[in-house]
Amino acid sequence: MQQCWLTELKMAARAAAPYPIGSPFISPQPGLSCQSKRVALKLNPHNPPLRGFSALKAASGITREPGNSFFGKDSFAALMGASAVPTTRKQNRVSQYRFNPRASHYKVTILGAAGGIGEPLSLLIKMSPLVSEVRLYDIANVKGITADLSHCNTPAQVRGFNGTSQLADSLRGADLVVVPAGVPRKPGMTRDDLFSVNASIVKGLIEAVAENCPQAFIHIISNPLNSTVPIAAEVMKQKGVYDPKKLFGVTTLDVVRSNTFVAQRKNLRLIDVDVPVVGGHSGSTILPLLSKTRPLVTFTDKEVEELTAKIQNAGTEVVEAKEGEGSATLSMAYAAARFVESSLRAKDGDADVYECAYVQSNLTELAFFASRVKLGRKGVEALISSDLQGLTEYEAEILEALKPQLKANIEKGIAFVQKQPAAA
Ligand SMILES: NC(=O)C1=CN([C@@H]2O[C@H](COP(=O)(O)OP(=O)(O)OC[C@H]3O[C@@H](n4cnc5c(N)ncnc54)[C@H](O)[C@@H]3O)[C@@H](O)[C@H]2O)C=CC1
Ligand SMILES: O=C([O-])CC(=O)C(=O)O
Repeated sequence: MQQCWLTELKMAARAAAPYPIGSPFISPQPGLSCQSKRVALKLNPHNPPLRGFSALKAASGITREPGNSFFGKDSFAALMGASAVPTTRKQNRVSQYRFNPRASHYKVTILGAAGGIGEPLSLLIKMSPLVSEVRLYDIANVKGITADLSHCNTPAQVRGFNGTSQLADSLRGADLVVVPAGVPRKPGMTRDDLFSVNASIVKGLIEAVAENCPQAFIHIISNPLNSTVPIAAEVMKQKGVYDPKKLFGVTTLDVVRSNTFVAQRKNLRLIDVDVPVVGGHSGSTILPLLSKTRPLVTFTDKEVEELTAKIQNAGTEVVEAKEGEGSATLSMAYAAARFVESSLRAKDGDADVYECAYVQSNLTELAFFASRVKLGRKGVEALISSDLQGLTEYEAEILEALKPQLKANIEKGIAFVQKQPAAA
């Protein structure tokens, strides 16, 4: 079975709960940032046998036990992206992947770490046993967040980097860079309205990525995503280091929302629901393929229209509810953490990782398109084309209708970079 850090966290919570940290039963050993939980476990007959817990103690051979997940079985599977695999295959499949905590050495840099998304995302990434170092970069002060986060006794080291003079240091040697830097929407704005500010921010940051860690996976969150990903691609091309397999626009939140809304509407278990979402990431360019929902569910035409509109407008719903205080942050951090975890698992050798993402694509005539992708050690291994076959009339119509807007968004991003001289 696959492994999951959430399981270990739940186990840690259970194991540590009866005894305060630092009690004689779980006193730290020199050189370990954690405690011997075997002792605590022996004292608690309700705990399952633990072969290791990476968040408290480096160990090997952890077995994933979804039922014991920190967040509960369903949340655990959702965060793992387990539902991204068709249910029939999933049920019959035993993954060969064995997570080895001793081999967890990935360095993850978050650009925009002090923001509404960056801060909770930093916490979630700090919780991953696949991560050895989480680097927090922002132009705003990150010292406090760095100190705060560094007190969590999970293995990843925390390092803070402030201001442009420290940007290169935050990136050197990074395996994965997440970019949630930039301004969020206020009520009445479209995502495209953010272009004037965020295009330059993303361009500048990706120039630094190209110079310091061109081999890293890049996860762009900053809006307007339809344009910021082409911007990033163009910058990498100008620098001669573009690898389309490693550049991702994070659309996981669209999948997370679709799964949640469909499960609620059809009274299904969240763990079972997987809705591929294709297209782009703004209003009508977001196309949830409800006909491809797993497990097989039948929707009335009215349900399809209502659910599609709800998914397309979910970001705006949050923006309006926050009344000028920004856009989705917690659900976005959750979704981004899932995508980071999936990417690192794929990097680590799990050969069975699928996620939706906005990537360079040849599935349609558009240069960038969100679809399900198979992730591997080197990034995108395959684009899953089957989701686009056998669409309903309604989905096919939306797909055709979204193309001109998405094309314009892509071209706007490319033109933005091309019209400016390449940075030295
Ligand atoms: N892809 C998606 O599904 C979603 C994307 N977003 C987008 O994510 C972005 C960030 O949203 P929030 O975290 O809520 O905004 P925020 O304003 O709370 O945080 C943004 C952070 O970026 C930092 N920043 C600005 N310029 C920077 C630079 N040049 N280098 C480093 N850091 C810089 C700011 O100091 C701030 O800490 C927005 O563009 C938003 O639209 C938000 C939700 C979902
Ligand atoms: O709506 C926004 O501005 C933020 C976003 O992309 C989302 O929540 O999907």
